[in-house]
Amino acid sequence: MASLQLNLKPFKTPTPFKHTSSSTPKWGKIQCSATSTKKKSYNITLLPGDGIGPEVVSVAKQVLNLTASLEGIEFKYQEMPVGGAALDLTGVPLPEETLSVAKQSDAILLGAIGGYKWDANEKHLKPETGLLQLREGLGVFANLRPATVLPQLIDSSTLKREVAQGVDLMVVRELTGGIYFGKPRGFGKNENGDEIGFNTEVYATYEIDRIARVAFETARKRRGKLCSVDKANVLEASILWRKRVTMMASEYPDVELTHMYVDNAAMQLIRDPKQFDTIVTNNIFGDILSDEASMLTGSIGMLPSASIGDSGPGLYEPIHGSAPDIAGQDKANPLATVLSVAMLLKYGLQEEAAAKRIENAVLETLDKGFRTGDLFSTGMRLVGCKEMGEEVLKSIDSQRLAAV
Ligand SMILES: NC(=O)C1=CN([C@@H]2O[C@H](COP(=O)(O)OP(=O)(O)OC[C@H]3O[C@@H](n4cnc5c(N)ncnc54)[C@H](O)[C@@H]3O)[C@@H](O)[C@H]2O)C=CC1
Ligand SMILES: CC(C)CC(=O)C(=O)O
Ligand SMILES: [Mg+2]
Repeated sequence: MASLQLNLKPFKTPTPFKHTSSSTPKWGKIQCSATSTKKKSYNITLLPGDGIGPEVVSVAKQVLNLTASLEGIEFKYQEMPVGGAALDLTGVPLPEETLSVAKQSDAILLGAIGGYKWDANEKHLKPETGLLQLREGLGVFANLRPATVLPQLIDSSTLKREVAQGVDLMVVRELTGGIYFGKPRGFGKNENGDEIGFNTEVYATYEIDRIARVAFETARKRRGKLCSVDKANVLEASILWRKRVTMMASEYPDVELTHMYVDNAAMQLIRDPKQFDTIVTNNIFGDILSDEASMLTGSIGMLPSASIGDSGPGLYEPIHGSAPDIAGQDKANPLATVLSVAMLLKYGLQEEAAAKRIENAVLETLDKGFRTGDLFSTGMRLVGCKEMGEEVLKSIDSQRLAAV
């Protein structure tokens, strides 16, 4: 069986990080060896959200439970409303209690947010605002989005086999700054009385430095290549971005740093994606480029992500949205969320063996030919979201039997 080349090694504490809280930084957490017989227990906040969110999170929870029973660990869950579900229930997309429970947990798993129902009123609170508030509230400024073309799915890639083969890249997206958060923002009128909508792309040096640090550390643990993507030919925020990333390069002589404009990067991802190892970029470019990168792998339903800060729990979520066009139809691919659980275990809880079990089970399920509609091709076995989940569970179970 081919191995899943995610290269998701947990971070070690990079010394220059500023720790703003007394809690242990995620990448500095040292797992005690199991000298006591007491079961390790973790509090997980589940935020299913909207659309296909509850469907994929339900599968992921079953995967967590079975993995826990095999690894001798325990998960305690608290399920909280967020997004449209929270808007309907409480009038706000991120209730205070949801954020407070999330902050106190060991890790957070999010499904997806948003949907047609809440799109109508352009000036009203949106479910997506809740997601931005959640990321900001948790301080998770670094969003890691690995895109790996699995041999099992090579023919599902949008690319020709020879271009897709061996693609294994990591997008390090800045997550709590830039145009999604910049002020001023809003609606108004211009001098001619025309209605305007406006947003601001703004980055401070500390925001660039901390994401650049994560990116250099990530690249160092991978193949040692970092491409910083910006639009420094027209945007001041990008000029500062490029300057600060370049300054940091002297601390990482083992990492080869290059720069690329985002329009070219979008094109190069399709032309020759194997040139990329680690990509670091701002919030909006990372959002867009990672959706593009997902199609190299076959489907957006395959891409997990980890959002981490310098303290507190991480937020783990598939990169896709709530997919209202297929919600409630048992058609969603749950594997991006299942692989997000693997990232949660590996990055958030340092439970490497548990994460490996899940990654192996995903590969085995694909090896057996099971495909949700987004990945289906002739000769494969078409399954829905629930059945895909059941097959992953069977594969996790069969690993146990093989080990006995
Ligand atoms: N992290 C989040 O919660 C995100 C939320 N959104 C929100 O989601 C809603 C829908 O946005 P879209 O632009 O349509 O993006 P989307 O990612 O929800 O869907 C885009 C396309 O991909 C398909 N797709 C997505 N995930 C899939 C999966 N797991 N399995 C199979 N097919 C899948 C959908 O059916 C759709 O055709 C919007 O309200 C948007 O704001 C969008 C992106 C991320
Ligand atoms: C609300 C959006 C910023 C969500 C999104 O598209 C993403 O994070 O990928
Ligand atoms: Mg997106």
